[in-house]
Amino acid sequence: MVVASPTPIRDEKIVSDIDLPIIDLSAERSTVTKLIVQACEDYGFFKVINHGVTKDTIANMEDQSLSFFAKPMAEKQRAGPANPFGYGCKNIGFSGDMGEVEYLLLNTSPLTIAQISKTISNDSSKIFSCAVDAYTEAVRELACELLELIGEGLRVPDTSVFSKLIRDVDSDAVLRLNHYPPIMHNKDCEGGRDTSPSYNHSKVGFGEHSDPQILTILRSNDVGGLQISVEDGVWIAVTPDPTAFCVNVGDMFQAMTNGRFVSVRHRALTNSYKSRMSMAYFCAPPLNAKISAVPDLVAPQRLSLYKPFTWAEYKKATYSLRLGDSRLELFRRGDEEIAL
Ligand SMILES: C=C1C[C@]23C[C@@]1(O)CC[C@H]2[C@@]12CC[C@H](O)[C@@](C)(C(=O)O1)[C@H]2[C@@H]3C(=O)O
Ligand SMILES: O=C(O)CCC(=O)C(=O)O
Ligand SMILES: [Fe+2]
Repeated sequence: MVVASPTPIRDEKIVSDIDLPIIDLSAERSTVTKLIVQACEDYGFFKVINHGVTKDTIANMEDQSLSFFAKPMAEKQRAGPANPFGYGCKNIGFSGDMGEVEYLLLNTSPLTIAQISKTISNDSSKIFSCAVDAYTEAVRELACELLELIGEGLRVPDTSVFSKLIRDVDSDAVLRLNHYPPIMHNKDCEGGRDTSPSYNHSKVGFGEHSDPQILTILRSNDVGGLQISVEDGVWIAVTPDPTAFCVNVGDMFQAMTNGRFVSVRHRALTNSYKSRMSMAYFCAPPLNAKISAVPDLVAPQRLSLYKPFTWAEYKKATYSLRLGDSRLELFRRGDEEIAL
């Protein structure tokens, strides 16, 4: 196994706060469709308010997540190791990536949830599985709504071309619960002993990456840490808002929109004093789904930017690479190939 060599990141360019586009789903539909498409093109990230996921559904999921991470390590490890599903602490994926994070990665089929819930809690496994089922169902509905709005905004003939992939019973959606414990950056360690990745008073919880799936629906508590990369070496902090969902374009969406939408690289840093908790729902197609650009988004006399592939092929490539590697590049066509 390759072990990640921690790179100090103290010399990066300014990190400032950004107000991501805020999409109000209660606004007039044609306005919403335009604003979402614009946000996916300009930032690859946006926030959603008036999203229809009830406070109770979110609070129940968050309570269950909090109680799980508050358990003694030996109990949490009963749900591990993450292979890729299950409980993981500091190790991310199979290629030696590390971060100051503990997490629970869940395949969202109710049967799998029921099974893993038993390893999470003997006495209240049903409460845990009900909270996860209710949350994933509500967030999937929100994702479908967003994907349909995007289909309309892009004016593609079949506006359900994206949403039908995640409505499919065999959709490969994943739920990730992340907990970043508070970590004080110890100045005394600057002589070289403390080599773990850090930025000012923070450490890297979840290193730089793009999300492989179609769309990610992320919700966090009120502790910041999420940063997005607008250009190489420039990071912008996203202000946390527990009442909103932060949505981002994944690699699949970049491929299906022929590069019109961007799957932006992002990372999460720890806070020195407070725990960050985030819950990410990754909307993915079924394993055998063929991913290719929607024909209307490819210019006449050109081939699509990426070669067609199945989600299973892409996932396999993802797991064979490091967290920060650019996976979509493996499927990119050469410039000479694109012009017919
Ligand atoms: C190092 C890795 C962890 C990851 C799979 C990978 O090989 C590269 C992508 C990583 C990522 C990032 C977004 C999601 O959190 C995730 C579940 C995913 O689908 O791709 C993780 C993977 C993981 O933690 O298993
Ligand atoms: O915790 C966060 O805010 C980001 C997590 C993330 O990017 C991921 O789980 O893929
Ligand atoms: Fe991510």
